[in-house]
Amino acid sequence: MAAQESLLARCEVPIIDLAHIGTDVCPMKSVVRRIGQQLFAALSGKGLAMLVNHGIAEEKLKAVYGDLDNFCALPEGCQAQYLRNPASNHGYVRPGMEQFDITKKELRHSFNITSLSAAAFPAQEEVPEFPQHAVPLAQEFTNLSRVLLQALAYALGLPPATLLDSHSGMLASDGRNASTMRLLYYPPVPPEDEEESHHSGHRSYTRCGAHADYGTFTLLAQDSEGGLEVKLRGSEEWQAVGHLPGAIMVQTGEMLAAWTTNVLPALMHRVVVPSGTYARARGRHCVAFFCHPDNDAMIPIVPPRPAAPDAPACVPHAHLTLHNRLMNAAHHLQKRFKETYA
Ligand SMILES: O=C(O)CCC(=O)C(=O)O
Ligand SMILES: [Fe+2]
Repeated sequence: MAAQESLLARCEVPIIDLAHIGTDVCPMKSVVRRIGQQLFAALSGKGLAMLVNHGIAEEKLKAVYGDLDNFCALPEGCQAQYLRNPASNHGYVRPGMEQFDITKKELRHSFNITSLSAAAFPAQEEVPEFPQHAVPLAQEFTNLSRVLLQALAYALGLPPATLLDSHSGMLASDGRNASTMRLLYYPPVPPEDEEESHHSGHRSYTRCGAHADYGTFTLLAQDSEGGLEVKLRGSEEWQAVGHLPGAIMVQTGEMLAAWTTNVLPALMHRVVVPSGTYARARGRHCVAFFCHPDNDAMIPIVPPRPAAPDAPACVPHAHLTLHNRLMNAAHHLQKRFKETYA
């Protein structure tokens, strides 16, 4: 792929600088406001942004990429002890266990982390230091999400703590919030796929089929291998995102789209196998942090258009879990899991 073929190369991805904010739980108000405005503009216009100076060190990502490699190298019988538990969504997802595109084989290993208790991780002798690397990283992603939730609340005209309060259980390991840190490894693509595509024009493998994420937003840290494509708002065209070293991407999820009546639409995305024999022979790693509301959250629905100057910024809290199946966070998620997990 020529460099100018990606959205980043064409300067079409908003870049938001989080310097001066770190991942503090109580960041500076003026910085939060500025970030809120930038985030709103990016997510309403494109559905994504790149966060830079976010404070999450590259070495910490590399450490968990290595842990997942070590896990994937374990014998199948050993991996089987840690398979995903459908009730908690925690655990290892083998290639083929979760499919977004049923017409292709999705070559993807995931390790979903929804509990930070040491017992939820592979034993020390199987993958040394897995929880020592993953737990602090998950806490950093949680803190970064909290900053963004405060910024978004500001941009949506909600009282500052509204979204923080409705996401209070992120990775609290008590089952009341579905937020998940997912480690992903896409192995090299078998050479026969290339041959098949020469003969029939059809590829039987992909890395991740098209979908939008289910929660509030997703934070995505990727290595430099590429392959992530998105459909920008109002366009049916798949476009490569490209790579910005060190940046973490933020993208809108379906819950946020529902609460904002699509003012912040969910971003459709997929991961394709790269063209070129060398690129296809390499694996790809990334970490996705899915920020979800608490299962029993009361989320205000933000109206589609800016309200009149004297009108309240949002309608009063709606109790989504009891009265609105469409926007019930827990039901919505279970429905999606049923559609994608074998
Ligand atoms: O690997 C990626 O870049 C995206 C993964 C993804 O979209 C997902 O797991 O929901
Ligand atoms: Fe996704």
